[in-house]
Amino acid sequence: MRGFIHLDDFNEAKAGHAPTFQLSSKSSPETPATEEEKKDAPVQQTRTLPTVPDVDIGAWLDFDLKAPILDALRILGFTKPTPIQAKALPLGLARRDIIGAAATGSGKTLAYGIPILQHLIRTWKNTPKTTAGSGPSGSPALAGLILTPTRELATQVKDHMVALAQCTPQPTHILPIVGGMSIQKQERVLSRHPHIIVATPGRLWELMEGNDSFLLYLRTLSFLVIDEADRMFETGHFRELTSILKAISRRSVSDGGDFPKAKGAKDGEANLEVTPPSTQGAPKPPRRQTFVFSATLGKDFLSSAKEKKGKGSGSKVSDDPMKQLLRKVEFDDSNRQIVDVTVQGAGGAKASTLIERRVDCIQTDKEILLYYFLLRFPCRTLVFVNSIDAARRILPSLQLLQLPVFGLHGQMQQRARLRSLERFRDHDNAILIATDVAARGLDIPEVEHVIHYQVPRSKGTYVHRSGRTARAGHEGLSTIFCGAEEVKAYKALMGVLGKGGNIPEFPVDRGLVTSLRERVVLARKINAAEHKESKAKHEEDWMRKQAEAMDIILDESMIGGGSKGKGKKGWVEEEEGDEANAGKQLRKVAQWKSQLQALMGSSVIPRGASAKYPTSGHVRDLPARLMLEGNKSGLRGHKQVSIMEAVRQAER
Ligand SMILES: Nc1ncnc2c1ncn2[C@@H]1O[C@H](COP(=O)(O)OP(=O)(O)OP(=O)(O)O)[C@@H](O)[C@H]1O
Repeated sequence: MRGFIHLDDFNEAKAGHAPTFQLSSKSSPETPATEEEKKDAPVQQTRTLPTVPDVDIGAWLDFDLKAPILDALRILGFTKPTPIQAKALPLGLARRDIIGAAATGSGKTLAYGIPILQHLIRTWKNTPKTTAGSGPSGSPALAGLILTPTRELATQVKDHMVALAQCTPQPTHILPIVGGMSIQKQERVLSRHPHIIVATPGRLWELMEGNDSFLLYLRTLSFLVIDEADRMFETGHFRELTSILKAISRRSVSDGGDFPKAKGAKDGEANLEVTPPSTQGAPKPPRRQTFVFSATLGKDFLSSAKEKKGKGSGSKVSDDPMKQLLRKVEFDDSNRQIVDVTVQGAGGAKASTLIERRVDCIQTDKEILLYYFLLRFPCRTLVFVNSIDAARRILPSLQLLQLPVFGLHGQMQQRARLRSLERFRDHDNAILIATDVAARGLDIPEVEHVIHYQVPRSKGTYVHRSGRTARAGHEGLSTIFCGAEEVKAYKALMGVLGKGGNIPEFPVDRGLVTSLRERVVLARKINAAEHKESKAKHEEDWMRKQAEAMDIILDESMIGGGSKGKGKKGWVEEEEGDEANAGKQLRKVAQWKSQLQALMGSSVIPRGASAKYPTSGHVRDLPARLMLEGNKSGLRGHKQVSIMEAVRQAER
């Protein structure tokens, strides 16, 4: 038996109290049928509201926000709205459609999240039930659907919305729908109709296909948000996103057409799986508000969005993803609003607190340079690479160098991706080696340093990667490593960023970098040898499995190094030779490991200085740096200079 808290009860709650609401006997619309469903059902017997601190949030009062939202803002300590929030909220709350652009880390999530929650609270009591059944609180149609490009971002936006909704009198059910999680479980929870869904397009579309009741439910949607809109309309998400937009189109409710085809349906055939469900007798879908947000919507896009106000837009078909966006997103509001708080030109999509630096190097030295930064300036550092291969190569070397390093890329299992992110968040000086799957939207507190290990391929990528630091008014540094063969790409990037061709150089202590070379070279050698070994073993296992599956006997000469049986000598001798080689290799790796161990335990002496006469060196700051010992945290007994301080010192 489920019970629900009602607004009437809530109104008695006062800020500063921590009221516990008891079960109400008012509605119990759905009783979970099976044990499994009971487990998943978002039921709370009592709802204990958090204690609200006495924080002055006077600056929010003009928006006439509902008490639960104001309380959540107090708890979050958000004393005033950010500029994008200050500009977008009056419009969003007045039910306008918005195209919003603001720098990375400037609070766009709440700029669209607050109007959704305000609407939900306001309509909670009187929301008509959908024909498809009622939601978890016996009520509502779907208040909000938020679409994001990555699973991690969807999870984060969900958490952000949960924090905002922590004081609502009834539990607000916010469901992330992302790939890599059990689809059956998601289907089950969806059938209980959450209030807000935060989804990546791929998994959402998978769930929508052939599920009429879910489609009907989606069409009751009051707020549609497309976050990181420019990324969403790029290849990779485009197909699913377009299908979703068509399927939830309000126009197709009235004309019954323009529905995407079912998988395998031919032209002229009925769209069996995605035929619009009958809307006969269903209440007219609510007016829908649409929010399109990103840091990098671009000047051209924003001006064409301004010109072409109206439902949909322009009739000309264009390949430009952003123009497609304007055509495919239905704005109900004929007077949709453009809110642009970026300073256009001069890379205004970046936070004003972001400091940018560059380091020139030769390609083969990048790993040493990276080690130098991580050891010399331990802080939460996010290192972006251009490929999964690069992430896979660098990560084990840095682990061998005993740094607290984690990886994140698209070929990792979802659980491992989330675990990496968690550890990165939890550990003060953690390092995350990530592909651009982490470039958009991720809000990890206190990331001080973003390193572009390779020159990013586009302006958007540079801006969003850099935007993982310097968030919410904090300072942060973005350093781009520019290899000799990347100069052209770097210059092109500077051109589009409007930087007149340059970013200032970071003052690297080259002597120290040279002194770290030996460690890195050893780690790289160990890593390469171990990688080769595990690859060979993996291939061998794979061949054995295939042979087993096909019920054939494997010719052993085909595996285990491949050279067996091919030489002039007999196979026994060859096998012995292979074993001897393998043994030799193992001994070599063991030797490298103990060398590395010894190096890690000794001090690093900048090249050109003498350990015997520490003060005689011509390298400034030598005694301190002689204490730079290899250990887990990098610096021991060393008067540590933060990376931001190092930048400032260089400027003086
Ligand atoms: N009014 C506020 N006062 C203080 N901090 C805020 C406020 N609003 C949001 N924040 C915090 O600012 C950080 C950035 O917010 P958010 O993730 O919404 O930025 P964003 O503009 O969406 O960034 P990105 O473009 O990188 O996705 C978050 O940690 C959020 O909690």
